[in-house]
Amino acid sequence: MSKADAAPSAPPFAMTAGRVRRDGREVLAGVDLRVDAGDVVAVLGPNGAGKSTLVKALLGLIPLAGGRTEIYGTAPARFRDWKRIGYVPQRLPMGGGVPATVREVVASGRVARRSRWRPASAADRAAVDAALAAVGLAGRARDTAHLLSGGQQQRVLIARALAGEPDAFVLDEPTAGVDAGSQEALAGTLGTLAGAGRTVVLVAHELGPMEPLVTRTVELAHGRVVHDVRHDAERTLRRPA
Ligand SMILES: Nc1ncnc2c1ncn2[C@@H]1O[C@H](COP(=O)(O)OP(=O)(O)OP(=O)(O)O)[C@@H](O)[C@H]1O
Repeated sequence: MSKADAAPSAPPFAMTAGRVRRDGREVLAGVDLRVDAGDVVAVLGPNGAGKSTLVKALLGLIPLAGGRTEIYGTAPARFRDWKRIGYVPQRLPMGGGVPATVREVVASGRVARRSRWRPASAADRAAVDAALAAVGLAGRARDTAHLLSGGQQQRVLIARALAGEPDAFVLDEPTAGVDAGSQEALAGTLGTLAGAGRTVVLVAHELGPMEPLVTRTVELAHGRVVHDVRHDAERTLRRPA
């Protein structure tokens, strides 16, 4: 058991009456959402429902106009333990600048764990190797990341989050426009994480092969939670949250 596990257990994410405004419009209109350790939550809903806004607000990447949100019991602005969080954004923000290799991008996921003055340790290298293998990209480590297909770039981003060995993963539409092979690879990776008791928050339009792994679905419409349903392990029983 890690030191973090032994600490009084604040949930990974807890938002109370969260509101976000964009261009004068309320795109999150009072969301209450508590994500418990070990939850595998799918955030569903139509285009523009506020799914990406919700996960960015949970991470403190977008400020709240009202309400509050906490990461492991701490407001995002004061939260320091970022190594506990792995975030997989919708797209790889690359293009300009010096082209990075797949390995370099994945290794960047170790930064929050690295001692500032030390070069990469054997543990860092092993974590990067394991993350590359988990997403099936061990053979592409030296390739230029931004020249890969969309699905493979998505795998690079997932490997970057895995390399940091976080407790909680937040993935924003990891399957959008991704080939079937990469979707299966992602489902396999999520299955391993869920089996290890990690927390996963996943924005999706369609769950596809990830469906059996999801323990809870939260559906948004017009910036509000309209359904919040927990599923048991065998998915034979459904009950309102
Ligand atoms: N940077 C921004 N500036 C202004 N409005 C924005 C911005 N980003 C999102 N919005 C608006 O906020 C609303 C919610 O967007 P959000 O991206 O959270 O929805 P979503 O459910 O993730 O949609 P999608 O499934 O299309 O990704 C939309 O109406 C969108 O137009």
